Amino acid sequence: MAKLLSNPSSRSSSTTFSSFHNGNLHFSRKINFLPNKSHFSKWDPTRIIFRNQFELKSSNGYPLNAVSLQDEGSAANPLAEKMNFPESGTGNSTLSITVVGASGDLAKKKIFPALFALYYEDCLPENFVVFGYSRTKMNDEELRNMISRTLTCRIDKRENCDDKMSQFLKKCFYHSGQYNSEEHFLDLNSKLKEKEGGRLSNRLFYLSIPPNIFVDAVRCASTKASSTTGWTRVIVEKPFGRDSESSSELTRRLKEYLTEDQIFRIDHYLGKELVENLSVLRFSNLVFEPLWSRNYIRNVQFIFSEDFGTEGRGGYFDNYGIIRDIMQNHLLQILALFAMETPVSLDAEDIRNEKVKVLRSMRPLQLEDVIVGQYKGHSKGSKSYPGYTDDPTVPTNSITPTFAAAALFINNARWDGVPFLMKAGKALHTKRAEIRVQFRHVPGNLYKRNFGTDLDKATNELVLRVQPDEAIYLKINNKVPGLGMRLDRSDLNLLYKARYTREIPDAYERLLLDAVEGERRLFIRSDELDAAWALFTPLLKELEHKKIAPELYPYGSRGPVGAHYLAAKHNVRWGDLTGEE
Ligand SMILES: NC(=O)C1=CN([C@@H]2O[C@H](COP(=O)(O)OP(=O)(O)OC[C@H]3O[C@@H](n4cnc5c(N)ncnc54)[C@H](OP(=O)(O)O)[C@@H]3O)[C@@H](O)[C@H]2O)C=CC1
Ligand SMILES: O=C1O[C@H](COP(=O)(O)O)[C@@H](O)[C@H](O)[C@H]1O
Repeated sequence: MAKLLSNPSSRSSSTTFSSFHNGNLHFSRKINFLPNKSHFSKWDPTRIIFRNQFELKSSNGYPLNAVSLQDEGSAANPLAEKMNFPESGTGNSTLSITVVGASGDLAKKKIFPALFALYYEDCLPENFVVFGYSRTKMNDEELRNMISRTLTCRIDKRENCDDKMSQFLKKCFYHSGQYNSEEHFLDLNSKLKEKEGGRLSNRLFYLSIPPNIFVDAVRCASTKASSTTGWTRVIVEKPFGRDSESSSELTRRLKEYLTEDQIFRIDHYLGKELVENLSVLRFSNLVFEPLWSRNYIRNVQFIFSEDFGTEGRGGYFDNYGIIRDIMQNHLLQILALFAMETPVSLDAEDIRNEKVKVLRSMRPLQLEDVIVGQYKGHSKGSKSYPGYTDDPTVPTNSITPTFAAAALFINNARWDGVPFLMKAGKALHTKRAEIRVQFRHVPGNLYKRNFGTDLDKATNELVLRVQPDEAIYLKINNKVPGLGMRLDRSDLNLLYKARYTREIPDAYERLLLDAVEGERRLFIRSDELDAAWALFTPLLKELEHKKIAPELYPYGSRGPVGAHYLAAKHNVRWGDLTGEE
């Protein structure tokens, strides 16, 4: 019987957060076993699948297994406890992953490639099947053709790439059906059973469909296609509602069919490498942790920009806008991780408890602390770029923001008075996501006169560049070499591509693997979601009620000037616009 596990012997040498995270998982050796190098994945030794030796247990000591959709949860599942089901593995168990909405953009772009990457890295168990489910009529071969167009092998490996792809594709199957048809899910169930070949089955459903059909799909999957022998989990994509009320309603409806433990609300920004590294940086470096408060930090900035518009997704976007699309989830999640108190441990519940405390300590956003913008058409040379409302799926009079900047505050002892600024926009001059921490001035700075009048420019700034070109750099002041005393600004720079040759896994890989392992740390708990909506709902309602017109900015520009005024009001200068980013 094969089980999932970490490599205990490698844990101490790894400095990644995932090593801590896996370090919290308890392992029970089934037999006396001396790890043999050939069992180790080359990708990440902390996330290896050892066959036949170990049983993975969750960080609270319970086996990560055995929740049927009809059951109350693993602890309440007598069958599960009696049988001591293995984690999805080899031997007598099978992992079945069904991508619901398989014909869609996200499935093609992210989910199937991530599943292949996990397979390529030996992170999936020996017995697994992938099913695509959607209304589009396709057969298995057509699905495989569709998937194969987006598969790539890691550029740092490429060993047996073609073989690996064809082996993976052989494990992929398709079933066409309606999302609200119990009968069609029953047919899926029969196909799943056939592929599972009588082995114990663990089933993961990934809902990659528009939110208005989430509940129908969950109802049908739960009543007709959940595992009767192993666990069943459901990954739910955002958006989780449009406001507090619709989000609570969605949670309530999902919980008619699923327990909270079975729901994996995904926020793919939590799976990004640099976001994972945030906690490592802070909690494992003495030079940072003591500085992490209002005593030393002047402001914190969370910046997201894309250099393309809503092309192709205008229909979805117009109903949500940038605040719901990026701020209320991705940026707020990073903020919560950044600002939380030290968790008791790295267990999912300990971390999520701390995150929710931060969210509850924040004051709901006020209209005067927010500015909104929308991109307009723009011509550059012979090239012209469309405005947001030029998109045929967007109403011509839409006032949906494609840009927003906001100042948020955390009313607790650590962060009292520190502005947390967020800025997110589409169709801007660059694509990037970063966290900027601007430190206070050095009191009684001996070198004050060497800095000129702009003292802000002389303060330290720590930047975590989430993408592109992942990096962590710290701006410091140093002396220019020579006989004089001229000061300079330099970067202590950890540029990932210079430091590591290994390709950085996509966020969806990490999150899919976590869902398979039953690790919930990077997924959103329902109380976190409630707290996040409570912060944004009053503002969103006011914007809509007062029909606040967005400030127009040209496609490809740096966004509305209002963002500068907002920052200036809080004595902040955006770190990405100083000319020395
Ligand atoms: N695309 C992205 O980059 C991101 C997407 N998401 C979220 O992931 C989910 C999937 O996104 P994405 O793949 O872009 O979505 P799509 O619009 O591509 O929809 C996925 C599939 O759902 C089916 N579908 C679409 N509209 C309807 C409808 N009105 N009624 C019934 N079925 C429909 C279609 O399959 P068929 O017709 O074959 O049944 C489609 O292929 C959404 O919740 C989205 O918000 C989140 C982050 C990023
Ligand atoms: O969730 C979303 O994220 C993407 C950006 O994700 P990234 O990983 O490419 O940075 C964004 O384009 C989309 O609008 C939003 O729904």
